[in-house]
Amino acid sequence: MSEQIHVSFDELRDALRRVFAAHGCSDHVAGLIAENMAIAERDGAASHGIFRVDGYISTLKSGWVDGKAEPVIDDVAPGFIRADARNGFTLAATDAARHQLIAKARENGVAILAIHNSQHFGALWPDIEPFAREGFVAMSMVNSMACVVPYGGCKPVYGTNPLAFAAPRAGGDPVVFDQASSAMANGDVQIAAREGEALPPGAGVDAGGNPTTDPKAVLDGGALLPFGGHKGSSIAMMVEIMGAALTGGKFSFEVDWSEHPGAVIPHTGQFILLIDPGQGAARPFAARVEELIGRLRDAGVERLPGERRYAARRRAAQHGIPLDAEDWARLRERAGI
Ligand SMILES: NC(=O)C1=CN([C@@H]2O[C@H](COP(=O)(O)OP(=O)(O)OC[C@H]3O[C@@H](n4cnc5c(N)ncnc54)[C@H](OP(=O)(O)O)[C@@H]3O)[C@@H](O)[C@H]2O)C=CC1
Ligand SMILES: O=C(O)C1=NCCCC1
Repeated sequence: MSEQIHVSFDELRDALRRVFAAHGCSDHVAGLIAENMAIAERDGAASHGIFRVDGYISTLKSGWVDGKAEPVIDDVAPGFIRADARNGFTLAATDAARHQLIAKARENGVAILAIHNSQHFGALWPDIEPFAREGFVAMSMVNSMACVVPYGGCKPVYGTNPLAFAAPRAGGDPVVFDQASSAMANGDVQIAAREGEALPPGAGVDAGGNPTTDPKAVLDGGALLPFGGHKGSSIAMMVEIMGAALTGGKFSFEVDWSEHPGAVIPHTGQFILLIDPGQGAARPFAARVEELIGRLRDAGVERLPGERRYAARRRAAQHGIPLDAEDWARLRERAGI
Protein backbone atom coordinates (compact mmCIF):
# COMPACT_ATOMS: atom_id res chain seq x y z
CA MET A 1 0.00 0.00 0.00
CA SER A 2 1.31 3.45 -0.93
CA GLU A 3 0.39 6.67 0.88
CA GLN A 4 -3.23 7.68 1.18
CA ILE A 5 -4.55 10.77 -0.57
CA HIS A 6 -8.01 12.37 -0.68
CA VAL A 7 -9.97 13.31 -3.81
CA SER A 8 -13.33 14.98 -4.22
CA PHE A 9 -16.38 13.02 -5.39
CA ASP A 10 -16.51 15.05 -8.60
CA GLU A 11 -12.84 14.41 -9.38
CA LEU A 12 -13.25 10.68 -8.87
CA ARG A 13 -16.48 10.46 -10.86
CA ASP A 14 -14.97 12.46 -13.70
CA ALA A 15 -11.85 10.27 -13.89
CA LEU A 16 -13.99 7.12 -13.90
CA ARG A 17 -16.30 8.53 -16.57
CA ARG A 18 -13.31 9.20 -18.81
CA VAL A 19 -11.97 5.68 -18.27
CA PHE A 20 -15.26 3.99 -19.22
CA ALA A 21 -15.81 6.35 -22.16
CA ALA A 22 -12.31 5.46 -23.39
CA HIS A 23 -13.14 1.75 -23.24
CA GLY A 24 -16.31 1.47 -25.28
CA CYS A 25 -19.08 3.10 -23.25
CA SER A 26 -21.22 5.94 -24.54
CA ASP A 27 -20.73 9.15 -22.54
CA HIS A 28 -24.12 8.60 -20.93
CA VAL A 29 -23.41 5.01 -19.82
CA ALA A 30 -19.87 5.92 -18.75
CA GLY A 31 -21.38 8.62 -16.52
CA LEU A 32 -23.85 6.19 -14.95
CA ILE A 33 -21.21 3.56 -14.14
CA ALA A 34 -18.84 6.24 -12.87
CA GLU A 35 -21.52 7.61 -10.55
CA ASN A 36 -22.35 4.17 -9.09
CA MET A 37 -18.69 3.32 -8.55
CA ALA A 38 -17.77 6.69 -7.09
CA ILE A 39 -20.70 6.40 -4.66
CA ALA A 40 -19.52 2.93 -3.59
CA GLU A 41 -15.97 4.19 -3.05
CA ARG A 42 -17.15 7.32 -1.23
CA ASP A 43 -19.51 5.37 1.05
CA GLY A 44 -16.87 2.81 1.99
CA ALA A 45 -17.95 -0.24 -0.05
CA ALA A 46 -14.50 -1.25 -1.33
CA SER A 47 -15.90 -4.43 -2.91
CA HIS A 48 -17.71 -2.32 -5.54
CA GLY A 49 -15.51 0.74 -5.73
CA ILE A 50 -12.55 1.46 -7.99
CA PHE A 51 -11.26 -2.04 -7.42
CA ARG A 52 -13.81 -3.02 -10.12
CA VAL A 53 -12.30 -0.87 -12.90
CA ASP A 54 -10.15 -3.69 -14.32
CA GLY A 55 -13.16 -6.01 -14.52
CA TYR A 56 -15.19 -3.43 -16.43
CA ILE A 57 -12.34 -2.82 -18.87
CA SER A 58 -11.55 -6.47 -19.53
CA THR A 59 -15.28 -7.20 -19.99
CA LEU A 60 -15.78 -4.28 -22.38
CA LYS A 61 -12.68 -5.35 -24.34
CA SER A 62 -13.94 -8.92 -24.58
CA GLY A 63 -17.06 -7.85 -26.49
CA TRP A 64 -19.34 -9.49 -23.90
CA VAL A 65 -21.24 -6.32 -23.01
CA ASP A 66 -22.41 -3.39 -25.14
CA GLY A 67 -21.37 -0.20 -23.41
CA LYS A 68 -23.38 1.87 -25.88
CA ALA A 69 -26.64 -0.10 -25.75
CA GLU A 70 -29.85 1.87 -25.53
CA PRO A 71 -32.50 0.05 -23.49
CA VAL A 72 -36.04 -0.56 -24.72
CA ILE A 73 -38.70 0.23 -22.12
CA ASP A 74 -42.13 -1.45 -22.36
CA ASP A 75 -45.15 -0.37 -20.36
CA VAL A 76 -46.69 -3.84 -20.09
CA ALA A 77 -49.30 -3.43 -17.31
CA PRO A 78 -50.54 -0.74 -14.90
CA GLY A 79 -47.90 -1.65 -12.33
CA PHE A 80 -45.32 -3.37 -14.49
CA ILE A 81 -42.55 -2.00 -16.69
CA ARG A 82 -40.33 -4.37 -18.62
CA ALA A 83 -36.92 -3.24 -19.82
CA ASP A 84 -34.66 -4.93 -22.34
CA ALA A 85 -31.17 -3.58 -21.63
CA ARG A 86 -30.04 -4.98 -25.01
CA ASN A 87 -26.92 -6.49 -23.54
CA GLY A 88 -25.99 -3.22 -21.87
CA PHE A 89 -25.80 -2.21 -18.23
CA THR A 90 -28.88 -2.27 -15.98
CA LEU A 91 -27.97 1.25 -14.85
CA ALA A 92 -28.95 2.57 -18.30
CA ALA A 93 -32.30 0.77 -18.13
CA THR A 94 -33.04 2.02 -14.61
CA ASP A 95 -32.19 5.52 -15.68
CA ALA A 96 -34.39 5.33 -18.79
CA ALA A 97 -37.38 3.91 -16.89
CA ARG A 98 -37.05 6.01 -13.75
CA HIS A 99 -39.69 8.67 -14.38
CA GLN A 100 -42.21 6.16 -15.70
CA LEU A 101 -41.64 3.89 -12.69
CA ILE A 102 -42.21 6.75 -10.26
CA ALA A 103 -45.34 7.87 -12.11
CA LYS A 104 -46.77 4.34 -12.03
CA ALA A 105 -46.00 3.89 -8.34
CA ARG A 106 -47.69 7.19 -7.57
CA GLU A 107 -50.70 6.23 -9.63
CA ASN A 108 -51.13 2.62 -8.54
CA GLY A 109 -49.46 2.51 -5.14
CA VAL A 110 -46.94 -0.07 -6.41
CA ALA A 111 -44.83 -0.51 -9.52
CA ILE A 112 -42.24 -2.98 -10.72
CA LEU A 113 -39.34 -2.55 -13.09
CA ALA A 114 -38.16 -5.89 -14.50
CA ILE A 115 -34.91 -5.58 -16.45
CA HIS A 116 -33.47 -8.39 -18.56
CA ASN A 117 -30.64 -8.87 -21.05
CA SER A 118 -28.59 -6.74 -18.67
CA GLN A 119 -25.44 -6.56 -16.58
CA HIS A 120 -24.87 -5.21 -13.06
CA PHE A 121 -21.36 -5.13 -11.58
CA GLY A 122 -21.94 -2.62 -8.82
CA ALA A 123 -23.59 -1.95 -5.49
CA LEU A 124 -27.39 -1.83 -5.36
CA TRP A 125 -28.15 0.83 -2.78
CA PRO A 126 -27.23 3.70 -5.16
CA ASP A 127 -30.04 2.39 -7.40
CA ILE A 128 -32.73 2.60 -4.72
CA GLU A 129 -31.75 5.14 -2.06
CA PRO A 130 -32.88 8.02 -4.35
CA PHE A 131 -36.39 6.47 -4.54
CA ALA A 132 -36.63 6.44 -0.73
CA ARG A 133 -35.61 10.11 -0.76
CA GLU A 134 -38.68 10.70 -2.93
CA GLY A 135 -40.92 8.97 -0.36
CA PHE A 136 -41.04 5.41 -1.73
CA VAL A 137 -40.24 2.10 -0.12
CA ALA A 138 -37.90 0.48 -2.63
CA MET A 139 -36.39 -2.96 -3.07
CA SER A 140 -33.99 -4.36 -5.61
CA MET A 141 -32.54 -7.77 -6.39
CA VAL A 142 -29.88 -8.85 -8.87
CA ASN A 143 -28.60 -12.34 -9.52
CA SER A 144 -25.02 -12.83 -10.72
CA MET A 145 -22.88 -15.87 -11.65
CA ALA A 146 -22.91 -19.33 -10.08
CA CYS A 147 -20.40 -19.16 -7.23
CA VAL A 148 -22.54 -20.04 -4.21
CA VAL A 149 -23.43 -23.59 -3.17
CA PRO A 150 -27.11 -23.83 -2.13
CA TYR A 151 -27.77 -25.17 1.35
CA GLY A 152 -27.91 -28.96 1.17
CA GLY A 153 -26.27 -28.98 -2.29
CA CYS A 154 -22.78 -29.83 -3.48
CA LYS A 155 -22.09 -27.48 -6.42
CA PRO A 156 -22.55 -23.77 -7.11
CA VAL A 157 -25.93 -22.71 -8.50
CA TYR A 158 -26.65 -19.27 -7.05
CA GLY A 159 -24.83 -16.00 -7.46
CA THR A 160 -23.90 -13.85 -4.49
CA ASN A 161 -27.38 -12.40 -5.18
CA PRO A 162 -27.77 -9.15 -3.25
CA LEU A 163 -31.02 -7.77 -1.89
CA ALA A 164 -31.34 -4.05 -1.15
CA PHE A 165 -34.14 -2.31 0.75
CA ALA A 166 -34.74 1.39 1.38
CA ALA A 167 -37.49 3.20 3.27
CA PRO A 168 -38.04 6.87 4.12
CA ARG A 169 -38.08 7.90 7.77
CA ALA A 170 -39.35 11.05 9.39
CA GLY A 171 -36.24 11.99 11.32
CA GLY A 172 -33.28 11.40 9.05
CA ASP A 173 -31.77 9.77 5.99
CA PRO A 174 -33.66 6.76 4.62
CA VAL A 175 -33.14 3.40 6.26
CA VAL A 176 -31.16 1.34 3.74
CA PHE A 177 -29.68 -2.10 3.77
CA ASP A 178 -27.94 -3.79 0.89
CA GLN A 179 -26.44 -7.21 1.35
CA ALA A 180 -25.27 -10.23 -0.57
CA SER A 181 -27.12 -13.44 0.26
CA SER A 182 -23.77 -15.24 0.40
CA ALA A 183 -21.60 -15.11 3.51
CA MET A 184 -19.44 -12.55 1.68
CA ALA A 185 -19.56 -10.62 -1.58
CA ASN A 186 -17.28 -12.14 -4.21
CA GLY A 187 -15.55 -8.75 -4.46
CA ASP A 188 -14.52 -8.98 -0.80
CA VAL A 189 -13.10 -12.45 -1.41
CA GLN A 190 -11.01 -11.04 -4.27
CA ILE A 191 -9.81 -8.19 -2.06
CA ALA A 192 -8.89 -10.67 0.71
CA ALA A 193 -6.93 -12.75 -1.84
CA ARG A 194 -5.07 -9.64 -3.02
CA GLU A 195 -4.26 -8.55 0.55
CA GLY A 196 -3.28 -12.07 1.68
CA GLU A 197 -6.02 -12.16 4.33
CA ALA A 198 -7.97 -15.18 5.52
CA LEU A 199 -11.76 -15.39 5.17
CA PRO A 200 -13.93 -15.87 8.23
CA PRO A 201 -14.74 -19.52 8.93
CA GLY A 202 -17.94 -20.67 7.25
CA ALA A 203 -17.65 -18.33 4.25
CA GLY A 204 -16.55 -20.80 1.62
CA VAL A 205 -15.37 -24.18 0.43
CA ASP A 206 -12.45 -25.32 -1.76
CA ALA A 207 -12.65 -27.22 -5.05
CA GLY A 208 -13.15 -30.47 -3.12
CA GLY A 209 -16.09 -29.03 -1.16
CA ASN A 210 -14.07 -28.80 2.06
CA PRO A 211 -14.49 -25.76 4.33
CA THR A 212 -11.67 -23.26 3.79
CA THR A 213 -10.62 -19.80 4.92
CA ASP A 214 -8.26 -19.40 1.94
CA PRO A 215 -9.77 -16.85 -0.49
CA LYS A 216 -7.68 -18.21 -3.38
CA ALA A 217 -9.11 -21.69 -2.82
CA VAL A 218 -12.63 -20.23 -2.95
CA LEU A 219 -11.90 -18.35 -6.17
CA ASP A 220 -9.94 -21.16 -7.79
CA GLY A 221 -12.60 -23.84 -8.27
CA GLY A 222 -14.15 -23.48 -4.81
CA ALA A 223 -17.31 -21.58 -3.91
CA LEU A 224 -18.99 -19.37 -1.34
CA LEU A 225 -21.75 -20.46 1.03
CA PRO A 226 -25.04 -18.65 1.72
CA PHE A 227 -25.12 -16.55 4.89
CA GLY A 228 -27.06 -18.18 7.74
CA GLY A 229 -27.36 -21.66 6.22
CA HIS A 230 -30.81 -22.54 4.85
CA LYS A 231 -32.17 -19.03 5.54
CA GLY A 232 -29.65 -17.21 3.33
CA SER A 233 -30.06 -19.98 0.76
CA SER A 234 -33.81 -19.25 0.53
CA ILE A 235 -33.08 -15.56 0.02
CA ALA A 236 -30.59 -16.42 -2.73
CA MET A 237 -33.33 -18.54 -4.34
CA MET A 238 -35.80 -15.63 -4.13
CA VAL A 239 -33.25 -13.33 -5.79
CA GLU A 240 -32.75 -15.87 -8.62
CA ILE A 241 -36.52 -16.05 -9.10
CA MET A 242 -37.09 -12.29 -9.04
CA GLY A 243 -33.87 -11.32 -10.83
CA ALA A 244 -34.10 -13.95 -13.58
CA ALA A 245 -37.39 -15.90 -13.77
CA LEU A 246 -39.59 -12.83 -13.32
CA THR A 247 -37.55 -10.48 -15.48
CA GLY A 248 -36.73 -12.89 -18.31
CA GLY A 249 -33.01 -12.65 -17.49
CA LYS A 250 -30.55 -15.52 -17.24
CA PHE A 251 -30.14 -17.56 -14.07
CA SER A 252 -26.71 -17.28 -12.48
CA PHE A 253 -25.89 -20.85 -13.57
CA GLU A 254 -26.62 -19.90 -17.20
CA VAL A 255 -23.89 -17.24 -17.35
CA ASP A 256 -21.19 -18.58 -19.67
CA TRP A 257 -18.16 -16.42 -20.42
CA SER A 258 -16.21 -19.17 -22.21
CA GLU A 259 -16.37 -17.46 -25.63
CA HIS A 260 -15.38 -14.08 -24.21
CA PRO A 261 -12.07 -14.40 -22.37
CA GLY A 262 -11.67 -11.48 -19.97
CA ALA A 263 -15.42 -11.10 -19.34
CA VAL A 264 -16.32 -11.10 -15.64
CA ILE A 265 -19.61 -9.18 -15.52
CA PRO A 266 -22.69 -11.41 -15.19
CA HIS A 267 -25.41 -11.10 -17.83
CA THR A 268 -28.60 -11.67 -15.84
CA GLY A 269 -31.52 -9.42 -14.77
CA GLN A 270 -32.57 -6.91 -12.12
CA PHE A 271 -35.83 -6.44 -10.27
CA ILE A 272 -36.88 -3.12 -8.71
CA LEU A 273 -40.07 -2.64 -6.69
CA LEU A 274 -41.49 0.71 -5.58
CA ILE A 275 -44.28 1.11 -3.05
CA ASP A 276 -45.89 4.46 -2.38
CA PRO A 277 -46.73 4.24 1.34
CA GLY A 278 -48.84 7.39 1.05
CA GLN A 279 -51.39 5.37 -0.93
CA GLY A 280 -51.95 2.48 1.41
CA ALA A 281 -50.35 2.79 4.81
CA ALA A 282 -53.02 3.14 7.50
CA ARG A 283 -50.88 5.52 9.59
CA PRO A 284 -48.21 8.03 8.55
CA PHE A 285 -45.50 5.72 7.32
CA ALA A 286 -42.30 7.69 7.86
CA ALA A 287 -43.36 8.55 11.41
CA ARG A 288 -44.03 4.86 12.14
CA VAL A 289 -40.55 3.99 10.85
CA GLU A 290 -39.21 6.64 13.21
CA GLU A 291 -41.06 5.03 16.14
CA LEU A 292 -39.41 1.72 15.34
CA ILE A 293 -35.99 3.37 15.18
CA GLY A 294 -36.64 5.04 18.54
CA ARG A 295 -37.38 1.65 20.04
CA LEU A 296 -34.23 0.19 18.50
CA ARG A 297 -32.16 3.00 20.02
CA ASP A 298 -33.81 2.38 23.41
CA ALA A 299 -32.82 -1.25 23.05
CA GLY A 300 -29.18 -0.18 22.73
CA VAL A 301 -28.74 -0.30 18.93
CA GLU A 302 -26.07 2.25 18.01
CA ARG A 303 -25.62 1.32 14.37
CA LEU A 304 -28.46 0.85 11.94
CA PRO A 305 -27.78 -0.62 8.51
CA GLY A 306 -26.76 2.18 6.18
CA GLU A 307 -25.38 4.41 8.92
CA ARG A 308 -21.76 3.42 8.32
CA ARG A 309 -22.20 4.47 4.69
CA TYR A 310 -23.81 7.77 5.61
CA ALA A 311 -20.95 8.46 8.05
CA ALA A 312 -18.36 7.70 5.35
CA ARG A 313 -20.27 10.02 3.01
CA ARG A 314 -20.16 12.87 5.53
CA ARG A 315 -16.42 12.35 6.09
CA ALA A 316 -15.85 12.38 2.34
CA ALA A 317 -17.82 15.62 1.96
CA GLN A 318 -15.54 17.21 4.56
CA HIS A 319 -12.14 15.71 3.76
CA GLY A 320 -12.49 14.02 0.36
CA ILE A 321 -12.56 10.33 -0.50
CA PRO A 322 -9.53 8.43 0.83
CA LEU A 323 -7.69 6.56 -1.93
CA ASP A 324 -4.42 4.74 -2.25
CA ALA A 325 -2.12 7.20 -4.08
CA GLU A 326 -0.93 4.56 -6.56
CA ASP A 327 -4.50 3.51 -7.38
CA TRP A 328 -5.41 7.15 -8.04
CA ALA A 329 -2.32 7.69 -10.21
CA ARG A 330 -3.19 4.56 -12.25
CA LEU A 331 -6.76 5.71 -12.65
CA ARG A 332 -5.72 9.17 -13.81
CA GLU A 333 -3.33 7.65 -16.31
CA ARG A 334 -6.11 5.44 -17.70
CA ALA A 335 -8.39 8.46 -17.82
CA GLY A 336 -5.78 10.40 -19.78
CA ILE A 337 -5.68 13.17 -17.17
N1 LIG B 1 -24.07 -6.54 -8.38
C1 LIG B 1 -23.97 -7.71 -7.79
O1 LIG B 1 -24.22 -8.75 -8.39
C2 LIG B 1 -23.53 -7.80 -6.37
C3 LIG B 1 -23.36 -6.65 -5.61
N2 LIG B 1 -23.05 -6.77 -4.28
C4 LIG B 1 -22.92 -5.53 -3.51
O2 LIG B 1 -21.89 -5.66 -2.57
C5 LIG B 1 -22.11 -4.74 -1.52
C6 LIG B 1 -21.63 -5.32 -0.23
O3 LIG B 1 -22.43 -6.44 0.14
P1 LIG B 1 -22.12 -7.18 1.51
O4 LIG B 1 -20.67 -7.43 1.62
O5 LIG B 1 -23.04 -8.33 1.65
O6 LIG B 1 -22.53 -6.05 2.55
P2 LIG B 1 -22.09 -5.90 4.09
O7 LIG B 1 -22.05 -7.25 4.72
O8 LIG B 1 -20.90 -5.05 4.17
O9 LIG B 1 -23.31 -5.07 4.66
C7 LIG B 1 -24.62 -5.54 4.50
C8 LIG B 1 -25.60 -4.61 5.17
O10 LIG B 1 -25.51 -4.79 6.58
C9 LIG B 1 -25.25 -3.55 7.22
N3 LIG B 1 -24.37 -3.82 8.34
C10 LIG B 1 -23.14 -4.37 8.30
N4 LIG B 1 -22.64 -4.49 9.55
C11 LIG B 1 -23.58 -4.00 10.39
C12 LIG B 1 -23.65 -3.83 11.80
N5 LIG B 1 -22.65 -4.20 12.58
N6 LIG B 1 -24.77 -3.29 12.32
C13 LIG B 1 -25.79 -2.92 11.52
N7 LIG B 1 -25.79 -3.04 10.17
C14 LIG B 1 -24.68 -3.58 9.62
C15 LIG B 1 -24.60 -2.70 6.17
O11 LIG B 1 -24.77 -1.33 6.48
P3 LIG B 1 -23.56 -0.30 6.14
O12 LIG B 1 -23.48 -0.33 4.68
O13 LIG B 1 -23.96 1.00 6.69
O14 LIG B 1 -22.34 -0.87 6.77
C16 LIG B 1 -25.32 -3.14 4.90
O15 LIG B 1 -26.52 -2.49 4.73
C17 LIG B 1 -23.59 -4.41 -1.58
O16 LIG B 1 -23.69 -3.04 -1.92
C18 LIG B 1 -24.15 -5.27 -2.69
O17 LIG B 1 -25.15 -4.66 -3.49
C19 LIG B 1 -22.88 -7.96 -3.67
C20 LIG B 1 -23.03 -9.11 -4.39
C21 LIG B 1 -23.32 -9.13 -5.80
O1 LIG C 1 -19.15 -8.97 -5.28
C1 LIG C 1 -19.90 -9.77 -5.87
O2 LIG C 1 -20.31 -10.80 -5.33
C2 LIG C 1 -20.33 -9.47 -7.24
N1 LIG C 1 -20.32 -8.24 -7.64
C3 LIG C 1 -20.63 -7.78 -8.95
C4 LIG C 1 -21.25 -8.82 -9.80
C5 LIG C 1 -20.73 -10.16 -9.55
C6 LIG C 1 -20.76 -10.56 -8.11
